Order: sequence, then C-alpha cells, then structure tokens
Amino acid sequence: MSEIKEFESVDSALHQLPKDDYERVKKILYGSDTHEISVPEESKEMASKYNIELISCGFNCKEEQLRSPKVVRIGLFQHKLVPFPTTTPIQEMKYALFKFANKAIRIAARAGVNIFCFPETWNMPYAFCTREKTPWCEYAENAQFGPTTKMLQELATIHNMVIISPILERDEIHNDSIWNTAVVIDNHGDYLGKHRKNHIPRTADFSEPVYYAEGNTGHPVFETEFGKIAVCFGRHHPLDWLVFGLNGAELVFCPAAAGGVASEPLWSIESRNAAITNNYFTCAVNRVGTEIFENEFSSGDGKQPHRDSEYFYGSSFVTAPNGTRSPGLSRTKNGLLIAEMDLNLCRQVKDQWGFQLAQRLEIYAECLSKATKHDFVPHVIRKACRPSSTL
Ligand SMILES: NC(=O)NCCC(=O)O
Repeated sequence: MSEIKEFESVDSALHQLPKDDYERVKKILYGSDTHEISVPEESKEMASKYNIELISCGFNCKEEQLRSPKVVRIGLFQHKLVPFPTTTPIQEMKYALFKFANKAIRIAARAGVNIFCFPETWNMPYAFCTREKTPWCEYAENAQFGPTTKMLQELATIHNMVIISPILERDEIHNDSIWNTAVVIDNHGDYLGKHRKNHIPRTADFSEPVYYAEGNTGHPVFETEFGKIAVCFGRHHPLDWLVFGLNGAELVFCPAAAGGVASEPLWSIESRNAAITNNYFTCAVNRVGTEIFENEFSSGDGKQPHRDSEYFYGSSFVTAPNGTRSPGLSRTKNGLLIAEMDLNLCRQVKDQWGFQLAQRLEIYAECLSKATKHDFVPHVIRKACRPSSTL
C-alpha cells in the first residue's frame, strides 16, 4: 500500500506566515509568551541520529517572595510502531520498542527531564480496532511486576526520572482481567502505583470495550519529588479531569491513541480547556501513524472492510494553567517534547482568576446525584398551555 502524504502540522503551517502575522496569530491562538530553554547539543545530536523530532518550550511564571520556584522538566515521547509490522512476534515487538524507548529516555535524561510519559498502550499495536483476541490479549502484563515495568524501573533509577508507562494490564489475582492502565514509577525506580482508564470509548475503530472494562482505581494523584502528578485518559470527559484537580494534581498527563478525522479537531481543545478550568498543567501525548493488520476488519460505517487503523495524528503538546500552550510535535514523526515549568504557576492562576471560588461544586453534586437516578426528570421549562376556557 502506498503511503498517503500526511499534512505535517499546524505549527509548520503557521510558520509560513510573515513574521509579524505569525507572532500575532500565535499570541491569539497559543496564549502568552513562552521562552526558550537550553537543551544540550548531545540530546539534539542523539535525537537527529535516531530520527526523533526534538522540540522544547519553557512556560513563564512570576517569582514569589515566600515560596521557592518548583521548576520541573517533563518529556512527552510520541512514536510510530513502524517499521515493526503488527504481525511481529510479541517478545520481538516489545524488545524493539524497549530499545527505541531507551534511546528516547536517554535523550530526555541528558536534557534534564524529571518526568517522562509515553502514549496509551505504548508497547504494542493499538489493535482494539480488530476486535480479535489473539494475539492482542497476550500483550497484557502485570502492572507492578511485568517486563515493561521492570525495564523502566531500571531506567528510572539510572536517570533519576519519574516514568509514566501506559500499558495493557493483566490482573492475574482478579480473574485474569485486562485493563487499560498507566503505571507510575518514581525516580528511585520504585513502583508508585497505577491508574486504570475510567472512560472506555465506544466509537468507530476504538472497540476497547471488547477487551476491558471501565477502570476502578478512582482518580489518584501521585506525590513525587517533582510535583503532584496524575494520569487522565478521559480526554473527552470534563468530570474526569475535574476530580484530578480536586485531588490536588499540579501536572496531569493524558496518554492517548487518538486518531481519525472526527477526533483530531477535539485534540487541541480538550486538554487545554482542562488546564484552564482546573488550574494545572496538562500534557497530552499521542501515538503516530497508521498501523496495518493482517486481517480485514470493518469500522461499522457502511464502508468496505480494511486492514489499516485510523491515522494517529501525534501532535503532543503541553498547556499551562493560564491556557498558554506549547507548540505541538508533528503529526507524522517520532518526537520528544521537552517542557519546563514552575509549578507555582498553578496557585498564581488560582489567585488571579478565582475559578475555584466560583466553582459551585455543591449545585453540581446535587444535580449529578439526581441525574444518575433512573427516574430523573430533566429540568425543562415549556410554555404553559392556555386553559381551554380562555380559548
Ligand atoms: N484511545 C482512545 O480512547 N481514543 C478515543 C478516540 C479518539 O479520540 O481518537
């Protein structure tokens, strides 16, 4: 199959504007100024050698009189599965992806990254479109003791880095159940915990309910040496984002396998809106490319069965609590986005905007508890019918 030439990125298109226009458009679309951060030549050289796009961005924050800055660097790694065909034996596929991940983590480590995050189910094909169980269920592994966690624990220790690893989890103790799970490893290589995806998509080629159920791990925030972090898979669900904020998250990572024309226009909005409304940083990280499967499958859209997945459009990016966003990685390439932020900005924005004062959680709690009942009556006001005697 000949590869379709994909559009590179919104950022590369913006860069073609005349300089003055570019600056104005960028300010309106992307928010206040960001600054350049230093990234060592060694990281740049390694990135170019391994064909990994490397971009970086620093978010501005005022110095405070009483609190020291809480500066942290994060790394978002987006990658394609190719050149490994989806038919590659499982061990071989994982080993190849481990090797590539190792390179990206080394580049990030040289650039001083403290927290590193992969996309959703990063160590396997996004095969849920096929609805086949074999061999995909065999990719699932124990969150705490599986080979992926073990491999990353070593890297986390070597590089003093927190690593977020979203994988397909097998819970052998509880009925061999499968989950879509993010594992959090701290910078000493210890397993800190896991979070299971709360909202499982039921659309187009995202047939995840065939494999696993909605997560049962709540909305944990992980306290790390580099800040309070959380993982939110529920990009389309503002309440999922909200609860991580209520639990005190400063940085919320959103690992995704997001693809297709219906999904892409939402991508730059959802996590950005969550950062604004919940006053934390959001870090959205997506896989890249098309994945081709051995057998044809249908998408339930009346079109012919096919073997190719939706196009995963990459475009990983970070948003600050004031709505300012970083440039995005490309739609087409492996990439590493390095962003530096001072977590003090979260409270500064709360003080400035006061959204939390105006949040009115109590009215929503009441409304939500009513809306979850089977006999809920929607509050709709209709024009009253005139009594027949007045006609
Ligand atoms: N992986 C996943 O949940 N995808 C949802 C559909 C999308 O937004 O691309």
